[in-house]
Amino acid sequence: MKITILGAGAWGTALAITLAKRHEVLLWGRNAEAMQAAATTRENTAYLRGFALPPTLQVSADFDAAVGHVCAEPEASLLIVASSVAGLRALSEQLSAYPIPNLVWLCKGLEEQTRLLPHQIVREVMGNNLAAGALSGPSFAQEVAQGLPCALTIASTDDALCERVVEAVHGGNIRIYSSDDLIGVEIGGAVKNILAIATGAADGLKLGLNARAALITRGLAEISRLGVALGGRAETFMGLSGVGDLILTCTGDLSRNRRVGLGLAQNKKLDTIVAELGHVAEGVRCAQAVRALAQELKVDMPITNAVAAALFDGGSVQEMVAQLLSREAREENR
Ligand SMILES: NC(=O)c1ccc[n+]([C@@H]2O[C@H](COP(=O)([O-])OP(=O)(O)OC[C@H]3O[C@@H](n4cnc5c(N)ncnc54)[C@H](O)[C@@H]3O)[C@@H](O)[C@H]2O)c1
Ligand SMILES: O=P(O)(O)OC[C@H](O)CO
Repeated sequence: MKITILGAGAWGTALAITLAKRHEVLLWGRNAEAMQAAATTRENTAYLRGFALPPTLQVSADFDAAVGHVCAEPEASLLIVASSVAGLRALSEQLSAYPIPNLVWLCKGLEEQTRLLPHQIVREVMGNNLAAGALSGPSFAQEVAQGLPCALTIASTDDALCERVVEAVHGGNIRIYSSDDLIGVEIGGAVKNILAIATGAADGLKLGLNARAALITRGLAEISRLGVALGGRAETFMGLSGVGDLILTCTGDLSRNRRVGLGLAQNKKLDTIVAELGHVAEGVRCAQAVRALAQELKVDMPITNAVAAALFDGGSVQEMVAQLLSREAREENR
């Protein structure tokens, strides 16, 4: 199969390395100099240092050639957008000029200004008729690039697209499950990043494993409440893109979002933490949007609110913890 991956960040590069073992893969990045260097040195030093790009993997900054790679054979190709959420709209607009046969995106979050989920951005720009979906689930780029086992969910209402993604990605050490609950899968992927910031902060403050388990569990309740209010299905939040990705991101030190929380607990400034990361932390980008959405829908999301306050309202993580602990007692399942 011919596969083009648009976006040569950590995750796009890791997936390209993996899929190039089985398919004709082209990795596109917008920085021509960096792509030229990666093509020559066979390493993406800016985003995934230490992992060799397979000799068969094509690397390019030529957008037309990258999209042409998949448009020529629509029945045997897959286009994957691996940018951050912030880049999805611009890339969708660029793609609108081409006869795209099918499209999958990997980003997890909400657009900051519009509060839209990735599938809503794609539909707004490219219309409803495109075969499209989100590939999500617990997946640290470095582990996938190493070839370690991983299970993901392809979410789309288009069965043929799900089959195409299974054909392309399932196999070796990667398992792909399908779901038609796009909202549920995308909400799980977006909100877990905010909860990983909270858990990182709690761990940084050395509040203990009991506190960590409580945050993850009550965080899952927040994800489920918001997701159901938006039309997602409760069972989705018990799956890979819900509790699975929540556990990974809250507990794994490879998580950039968790590292934001750890940095806040050291009283570092948010700008400094983000600059040191060198990668996107989607939880920072969408915390305000999720807080606003929850307020609008009257969904109770105290952990999200506390994280947004610590990030943007001048609060400290110590205040975040105090605020959460001082809440009144309540029934667990309401
Ligand atoms: N890194 C992971 O382990 C991982 C795993 C699963 C999902 N994700 C999600 O995938 C997305 C990308 O993550 P990442 O780790 O690759 O991030 P990264 O910070 O390593 O790279 C982001 C990439 O997006 C590109 N980009 C941003 N705006 C763009 C635009 N307007 N046009 C073109 N490209 C643009 C950047 O150039 C860069 O290549 C995020 O939403 C993240 O939550 C990441
Ligand atoms: O490093 P993070 O926090 O962006 O998380 C990466 C992936 O989303 C984990 O599944």
